[in-house]
Amino acid sequence: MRVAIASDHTAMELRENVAELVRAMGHEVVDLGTNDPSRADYPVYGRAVGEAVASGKVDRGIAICGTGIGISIAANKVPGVRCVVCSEPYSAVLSRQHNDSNVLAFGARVVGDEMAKMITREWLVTEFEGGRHQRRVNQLNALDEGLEIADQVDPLA
Ligand SMILES: O=C(CO)[C@H](O)[C@H](O)[C@H](O)COP(=O)(O)O
Repeated sequence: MRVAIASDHTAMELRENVAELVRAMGHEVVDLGTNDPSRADYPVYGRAVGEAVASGKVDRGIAICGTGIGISIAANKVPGVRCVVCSEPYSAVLSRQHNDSNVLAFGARVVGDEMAKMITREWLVTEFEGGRHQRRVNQLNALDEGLEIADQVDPLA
């Protein structure tokens, strides 16, 4: 896969360590910065990762800021992006299986190097389960397009 990665100034070292892991797993990394250790604005980098994914230029994205929160909010403003902030691998795995998450975010001031790499590893190898989850992802996509969504729960599903 092609994986875009970006961070603000809080996460430059962690970003490189995560990028190294992603490469070691056999993926191509597209580094979108920042390369400036002075203050950077996370919305710029969250949007860059989101647009790279939504345009299809890359398959997945990883976005890191101090908490993971601001950069994930920015990424999620790009239609088609399903960005999740994870501080442990369980949520990362479920976000792939159930939500087909396409951007992973975490906080460099929240998780350590090894936890960040474990989260990333599990997120990259876990497949979307489809089935009933596809209907819900379709609803998320409809929300992106400003469409109405109704409760379509089938008790027999
Ligand atoms: O966590 C963040 C946004 O949710 C950012 O990465 C920053 O860490 C946070 O906004 C603090 O910024 P600062 O300029 O490093 O004080």
